Amino acid sequence: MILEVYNLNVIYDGGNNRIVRAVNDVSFGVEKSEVLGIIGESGSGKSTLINAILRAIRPPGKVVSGKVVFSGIDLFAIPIDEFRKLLWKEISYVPQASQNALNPVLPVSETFYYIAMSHGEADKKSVIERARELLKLVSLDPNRVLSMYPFQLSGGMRQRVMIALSLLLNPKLILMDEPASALDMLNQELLLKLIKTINQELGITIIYVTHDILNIAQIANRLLVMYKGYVMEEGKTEDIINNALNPYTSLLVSSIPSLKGEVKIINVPLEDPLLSKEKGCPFLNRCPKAFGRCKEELPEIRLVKDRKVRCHLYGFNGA
Ligand SMILES: Nc1ncnc2c1ncn2[C@@H]1O[C@H](COP(=O)(O)OP(=O)(O)OP(=O)(O)O)[C@@H](O)[C@H]1O
Repeated sequence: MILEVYNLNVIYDGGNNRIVRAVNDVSFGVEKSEVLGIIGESGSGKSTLINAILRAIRPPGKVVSGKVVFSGIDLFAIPIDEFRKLLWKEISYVPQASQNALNPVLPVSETFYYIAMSHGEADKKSVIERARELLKLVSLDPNRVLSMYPFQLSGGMRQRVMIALSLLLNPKLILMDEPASALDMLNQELLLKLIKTINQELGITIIYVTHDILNIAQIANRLLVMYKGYVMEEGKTEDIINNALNPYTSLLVSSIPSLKGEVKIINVPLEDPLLSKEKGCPFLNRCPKAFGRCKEELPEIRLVKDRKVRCHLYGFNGA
C-alpha cells in the first residue's frame, strides 16, 4: 500500500452546536500504481477528505481522529516542515479550482522554477528543460506556454499546466480534486486520456475525486463511494458498475446513460448536511430499500466477497 487511511473523522464546528461531521470514520488503502476514484455528490466530504490527507484542514474544520500513512510515514505525526518537504516531491495535488491556482503575476516558466527552487532544485536551466518535457507530455507547446501568464491561457490549458506542474518533482502519488469539473466535454476527454498516460506510463498512483461516475468509471481501477461523509461502498470499478451492492451506489450507477440505457431522475430533495451523529443509515431518507433496522442503527462497513459495503441488506453473515 502506498497510502493507508485509518478511521479518519473531520468536523466543521460552526458554534451553537452546529457541528458538521464531514468525514466519518473513513478507512481505505491505495495500492501502488492504481487509480482510486472517490465518488459522491456535492457535500459528501470528498474535498474534506483530501484536505485532511494534505494536513490542510483549517478552522472551523478539525481533524478529530484518525491516521494517514504514506509509504510507511505517519503523515499526522511528523513535524509540519517535514510534511511540506513531501509535497510536490512525493505527493502532489491538483486542486478543484485548478484554473485559478497558478500565480497570476508569474509567467508559467517562473512558476515551475519557483516550485523546484523551494524544494532545493536551484539549476534553472534543468528545471526549464524538465518543464518543457512535461508541457509536451500534456500536449502543450512549451515555446508558447512557458512565457505566457495564466490569464493568457484557456481553462483547459491552465488545467494541463497544473498537471504538468504536479509532475515536476516526480511524485509517487497525485491527489486530484474534481479536475474535470470546469472543462468542456472535449477537454474532459483529453484530461482522462492524460491521466491514464500518467498512471500507466509513469506508474504514478492517482486518487481522483469526482461527482461524475461516468468519467471516473473510465479511468479508476477501484471506487470508493461516499455519502454524507461515510464510505458506503468500496470495490473494483467493474464490480461496482456491473453489480452495485449499496442502494446509493445503484442510484449513482443508474445515472450513467451509456452504461445502463436510462437516466433516473432523483426527485428526492437533497438533505441538509449532517449536523449531528445520526442513529440510522445516512442514506435512510432516500433509500428505496430501507427497512426497520435502517432507522435504528448505523450499518457497519462489512466485507462482502472482495467488496466493502455499508448497508443492512448485507448485515447477516456477509450474505
Ligand atoms: N469551511 C467549512 N465550514 C463549514 N462547513 C463546511 C466547510 N467546508 C465544508 N463544509 C461542509 O462539510 C461537508 C463536506 O463538504 P466537502 O466540500 O468536503 O464535500 P464535497 O463532497 O467535496 O463537495 P463538493 O464536491 O461540492 O466540493 C458539507 O456539508 C459542507 O457544507
